[in-house]
Amino acid sequence: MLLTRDGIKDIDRWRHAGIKLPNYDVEKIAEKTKQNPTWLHFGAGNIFRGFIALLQQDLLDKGLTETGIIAIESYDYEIIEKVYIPYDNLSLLVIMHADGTLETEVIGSISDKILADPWSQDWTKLKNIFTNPSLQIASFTITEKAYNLKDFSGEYIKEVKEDIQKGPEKPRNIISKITSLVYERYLKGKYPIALVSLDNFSGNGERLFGSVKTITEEWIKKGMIEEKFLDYLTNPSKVSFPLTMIDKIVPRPSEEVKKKLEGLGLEKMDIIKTNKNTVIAPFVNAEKIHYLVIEDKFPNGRPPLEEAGVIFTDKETVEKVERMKVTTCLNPLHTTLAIFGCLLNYSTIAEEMEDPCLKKLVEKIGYDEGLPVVVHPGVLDPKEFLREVIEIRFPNPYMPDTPQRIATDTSQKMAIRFGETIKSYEQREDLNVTDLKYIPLVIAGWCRYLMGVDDEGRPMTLSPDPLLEDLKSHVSNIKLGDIESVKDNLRPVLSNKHIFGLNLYEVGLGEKIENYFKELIAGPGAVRKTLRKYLECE
Ligand SMILES: NC(=O)c1ccc[n+]([C@@H]2O[C@H](COP(=O)([O-])OP(=O)(O)OC[C@H]3O[C@@H](n4cnc5c(N)ncnc54)[C@H](O)[C@@H]3O)[C@@H](O)[C@H]2O)c1
Ligand SMILES: O=P(O)(O)OC[C@@H](O)[C@@H](O)[C@H](O)[C@H](O)CO
Repeated sequence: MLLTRDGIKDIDRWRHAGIKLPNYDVEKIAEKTKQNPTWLHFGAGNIFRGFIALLQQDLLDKGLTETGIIAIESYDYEIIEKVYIPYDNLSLLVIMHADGTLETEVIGSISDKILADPWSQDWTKLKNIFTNPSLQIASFTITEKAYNLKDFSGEYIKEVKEDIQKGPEKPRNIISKITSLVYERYLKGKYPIALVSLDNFSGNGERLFGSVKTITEEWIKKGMIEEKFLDYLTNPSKVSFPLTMIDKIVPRPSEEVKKKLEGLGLEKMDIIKTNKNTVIAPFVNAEKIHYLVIEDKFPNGRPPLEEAGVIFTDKETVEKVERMKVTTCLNPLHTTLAIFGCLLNYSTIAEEMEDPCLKKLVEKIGYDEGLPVVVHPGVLDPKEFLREVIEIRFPNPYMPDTPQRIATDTSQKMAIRFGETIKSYEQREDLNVTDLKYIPLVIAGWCRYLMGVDDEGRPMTLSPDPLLEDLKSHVSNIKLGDIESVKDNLRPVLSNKHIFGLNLYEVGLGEKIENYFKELIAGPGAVRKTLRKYLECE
């Protein structure tokens, strides 16, 4: 069986293999989308295919909408070449249940794909869609680092600097591209639109707004665009930047799942790793459980996504629910498992949850240190959410999620995943920041991870991170088994406000982290020994 528009016409074969097909005519929907585009999504990666496209598929299946989503790739063009074009934009969603059963479904709601590349013919096509009054949403899953315009020294990064100099015609950076496209929409008719960040960090919509506004102001200063564009951009009835909380664990595609699909008779299910490190396949493996909470600010309307389970609410509620998930009840635990999983040579998150020390560590971080500073968001219960994460979602033995995936870009996540809780302890009069034990242990674990040597003293490959080389340089003089070599080497890292959102020495945690670190580097096996000591586990 081939995953193509022609291939899925052989309905009986797909049904016989137990694979659900779209309940609508994929080609007709693609045609209607061309006539009347409503939704563009930037970042054509795994979460988009495994979650966002599924929501629109649900509406299409129920006859509640008439158009699909157009996938836009602005960074890793190989994704389009290798997993969109050969499969006519179809993807195969594989839901991994905890009892080992797979639920498979062909996703047909991605109606087209476009490269956001000013040097390709697609750019004109993209501009035409962006200036179409029917367009309601441009959404984004482009990873957290894509929103950064400046480096840690406060300087614009090279490509942004060049975009600022050259103006909106041929931008290279994603934020300059978005700004340029929104400017085209303004010029064409000041039509309204919602720009929806679905990336995983606090205040995502506000950060997107801030970055687009910065590029706008720079171009206005240089007289490259009309000043009045700023009025349009900052008028929420014209351009909105809703806050969102997105939650579904979508691991990288796994070889085991690929084999199972081949066993069902599917052909050409190869997994690829692009030159830009995206690991992607014609299929997406994911968990069943998911949550999406969005601030209901859509000036040009939106599909009835509440019918697909999306919770629409006010800004304050999204802020609370997002803080609950990203700063306390899920992502900090994920990063904890990522760091110690790499050090202890685990290959899946589920296996780690069977390790009594690691399970206890995430319970301590979640229930004991995180929950006390969580504000109940109303729409979801934090304690129940945390229980579901620790007892059901992470231990699912069929989820092929790896510590290495989650360890990617950790430097970009520390401030949100741990810094926010530390700040809350600082601000609360009834809590003492120096009482924190386990969050500092994880930060020390991250420094130990950066040494690139596992707990047995063997070299280990570190996951990509934009600050990796700089971070490694700080620990390069530290030797496993030589506590004296620690000296002041960690100070530039632990005092870096850009990494943690605060200077860890100023809040009284720097020395504690250094002391944990010394225990973690005492020699081979010291990571395990330290966990046993502080968690009283076997
Ligand atoms: N996978 C998950 O479990 C999950 C869950 C919730 C939210 N998210 C959010 O979605 C993001 C993407 O996750 P994914 O699973 O799709 O990852 P992925 O590796 O499959 O895809 C990443 C996408 O981001 C794009 N990208 C990366 N760097 C970019 C840059 N500098 N400029 C523009 N685009 C860039 C890539 O081209 C690709 O389209 C995450 O970083 C997170 O914020 C992921
Ligand atoms: O996607 P990232 O790189 O921001 O973080 C890795 C994981 O923690 C994350 O993808 C989770 O799987 C997700 O946040 C679950 O909703």
